[in-house]
Amino acid sequence: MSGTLQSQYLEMDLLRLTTAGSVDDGKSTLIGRLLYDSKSIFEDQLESIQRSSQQRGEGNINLALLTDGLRAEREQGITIDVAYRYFATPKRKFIISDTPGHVQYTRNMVTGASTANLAIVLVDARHGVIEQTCRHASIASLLELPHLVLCINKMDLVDYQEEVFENIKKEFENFAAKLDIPDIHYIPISALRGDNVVEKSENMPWYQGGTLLYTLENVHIGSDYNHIDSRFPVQYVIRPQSDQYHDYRGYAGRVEGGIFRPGDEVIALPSGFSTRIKSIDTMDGPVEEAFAPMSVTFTLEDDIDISRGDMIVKPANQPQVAQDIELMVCWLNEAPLVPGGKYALKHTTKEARCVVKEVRYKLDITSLSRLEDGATLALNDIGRIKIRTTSPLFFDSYRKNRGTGSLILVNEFTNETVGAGMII
Ligand SMILES: Nc1nc2c(ncn2[C@@H]2O[C@H](COP(=O)(O)OP(=O)(O)OP(=O)(O)O)[C@@H](O)[C@H]2O)c(=O)[nH]1
Repeated sequence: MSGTLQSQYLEMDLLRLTTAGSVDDGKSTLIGRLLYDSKSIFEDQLESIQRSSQQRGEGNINLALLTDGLRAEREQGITIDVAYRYFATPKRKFIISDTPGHVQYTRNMVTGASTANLAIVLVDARHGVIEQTCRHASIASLLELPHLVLCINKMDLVDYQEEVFENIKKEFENFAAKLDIPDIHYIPISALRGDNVVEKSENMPWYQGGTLLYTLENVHIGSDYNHIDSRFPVQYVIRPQSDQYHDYRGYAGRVEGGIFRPGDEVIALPSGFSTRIKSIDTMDGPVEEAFAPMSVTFTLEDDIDISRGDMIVKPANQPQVAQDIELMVCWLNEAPLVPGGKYALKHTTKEARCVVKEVRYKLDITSLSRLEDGATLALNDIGRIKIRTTSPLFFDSYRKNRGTGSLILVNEFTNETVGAGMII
């Protein structure tokens, strides 16, 4: 395998995960434990945690300090409260998005989960499934996260009893039957003591499943991407100024679905002109195929007019094209969404403007049932709306493709992201 292909395959084996739980369920401790036991903490961080734990007179090192320290760093100047942490084991790379429990509104969870493959939802073994658990699972389902791991934490506080675990598992299974999450795992853990996080617990011999790290390393993510519907939103047109490359014209972007190969017949939207792919280039040289989520540059046989925001697709499999669009939107702003409201819109690499024609209904996020009082959407509300855009979008349903099926609404004056939408 060439160096490039190898690095792209590695790129695919990247698991993006998000953590959710209510205050004090132990998220920070769990992430700290995961990093510590999998030896993903850097020496200098470890020393500084040891020092502060000693200063606080704590016998063990306090793993929550690791996450909390990193949180404090990023709390300067970032409006949406989500931190991204990176770690790797020999098997896989991971990016964790983490949001603090006390301010864990839907907004944060949606932001953290929108690009994730997997959600870890934590419950406290003493409290079992609570409303927050249902809320988090519903959001994971709505965002079509393919994998969910329910970690039943603080098992040490319930004497590691199998019965406690089984009851919580059953309760969650009953609730999750209404949701749309294809792959759910249940793991009894103690984040504080390290049971079943990285090391298998000796305190729970009755549990035959994998540890959390084992599960994260082994969930099958290859089919989380759409490999059927070929979509390539153009991000940049590359035309080098130097004489050596004066003929070169490339279209750079990220593959959002399907597979492209040199020689493939393609058409450019919105123009509809067709041509063939001449080459697929990367930083490390040309490749023989490109699939989601690779970032590549296409060169084409013919010189057709393509600019940023256009989309390269296959003639036999085209996205929908429309200006009237229905979506589920999670509202992220203090100022409510109202019918008639005008917003800027970002969809793949395309920018447009839109007006909200109608708020059809609001969702009860705990049960995903419809609420009728849906004239406006307030901060953290999720509802179904209709918009009309100033120019046509090329899109798929979110269900089919999380990349070409999602968009964000932006306040044109403040540039704040005010809504995250999933096209129906
Ligand atoms: N006994 C026991 N205590 C735990 C366990 N996991 C976490 N704790 C304790 O629970 C408390 C809350 O843990 P945190 O990790 O700070 O909780 P959190 O969910 O991250 O809270 P936020 O940081 O506010 O989001 C701390 O006192 C932890 O030591 C566990 O497995 N067993």
